[in-house]
Amino acid sequence: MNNSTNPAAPQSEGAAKEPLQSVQWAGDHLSLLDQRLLPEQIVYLPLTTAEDVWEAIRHLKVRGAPAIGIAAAFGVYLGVSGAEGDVRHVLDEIVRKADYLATSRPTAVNLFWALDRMKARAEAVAVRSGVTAEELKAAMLQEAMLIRAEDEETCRLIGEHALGLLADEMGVLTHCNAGGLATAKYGTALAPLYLAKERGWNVKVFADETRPVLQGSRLTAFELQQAGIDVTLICDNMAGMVMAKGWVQAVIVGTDRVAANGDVANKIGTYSVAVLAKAHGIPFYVACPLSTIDLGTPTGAEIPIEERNEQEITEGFGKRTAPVGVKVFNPAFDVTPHEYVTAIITEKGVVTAPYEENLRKLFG
Ligand SMILES: CSC[C@H]1O[C@H](OP(=O)(O)O)[C@H](O)[C@@H]1O
Repeated sequence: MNNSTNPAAPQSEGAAKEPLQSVQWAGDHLSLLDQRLLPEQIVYLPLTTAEDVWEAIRHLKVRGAPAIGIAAAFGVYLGVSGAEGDVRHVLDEIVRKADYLATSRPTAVNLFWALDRMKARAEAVAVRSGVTAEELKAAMLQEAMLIRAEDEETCRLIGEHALGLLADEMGVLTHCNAGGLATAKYGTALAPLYLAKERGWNVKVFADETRPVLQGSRLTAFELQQAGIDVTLICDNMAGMVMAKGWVQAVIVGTDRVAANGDVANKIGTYSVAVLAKAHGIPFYVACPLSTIDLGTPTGAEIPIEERNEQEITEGFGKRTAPVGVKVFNPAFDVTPHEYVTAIITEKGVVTAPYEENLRKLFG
């Protein structure tokens, strides 16, 4: 096979560009990169209300568990920044807006983790003697900015721990997008790939396009190409072949929720990749912050799986791609049983089975 068709051959070096930021506070509004338009258009939307944020999360203008949590946190502040009344009224409004934002999508636990953290901070501030309504609002903005800043550092730490599992010249397959666009920066699954690039390693990435919303082709391939990282785009149904060819030595993906027993909810198609990896003796790694680990959910069976509208499947490429009226099943996520997970990589280190016991240790 000549190099022109062998993805394992080095890709021409591109000059790395500054990574795009998915969610940024812009002084008086939230500046949100509209990920639906990537890779063709880079458009930042100014969000000024909680309703703007709810709509952006629901329609995947912002997506990716940590990025959803960060956007929702700012959405709580936006929802009360103009509120009138005393501390009690503002506190009630904070709870109301957080509970409203919690209805935007059901699977990524970071959404609920971030909203619960905002409510807890609000309650802690509200009981301070003499605190004013404006000080309570200011505390909300401060907490949202803290959540964002912490996520950036968390992702970098995940990258450091994950790098220990990879090696120069390794082939790595990933599914969906768990990169900088899904977080404050760096990403979770893609974080070690950025650090590997900084170290001068040549890790060859195979990115599943990830139907039906194509986060892999539109976002992961875009992000990695912008960073000058060797990436080959494949259709989801090609993952088995590239593994059989020996081009993949590790799989690394993100996640939207890890249950207490280590079962992992992630983008639809992840379970299939995990089964293929096991069949080929390839390690299957899941990268996530502690905020994605949900000890309150015992197993993957209890994780709510979002089902999205049929148009994501029946329409695409600018035309209808299925007969009118055909039945459609469009789950946005699936659950990979913990038996298929080689390790879960967090900011506190790499966790292996028995997950029930070892995940709890992360939380002290
Ligand atoms: C770092 S979390 C990324 C995670 O979120 C994605 O789902 P969606 O694009 O629908 O928000 C996908 O499951 C990724 O693995």
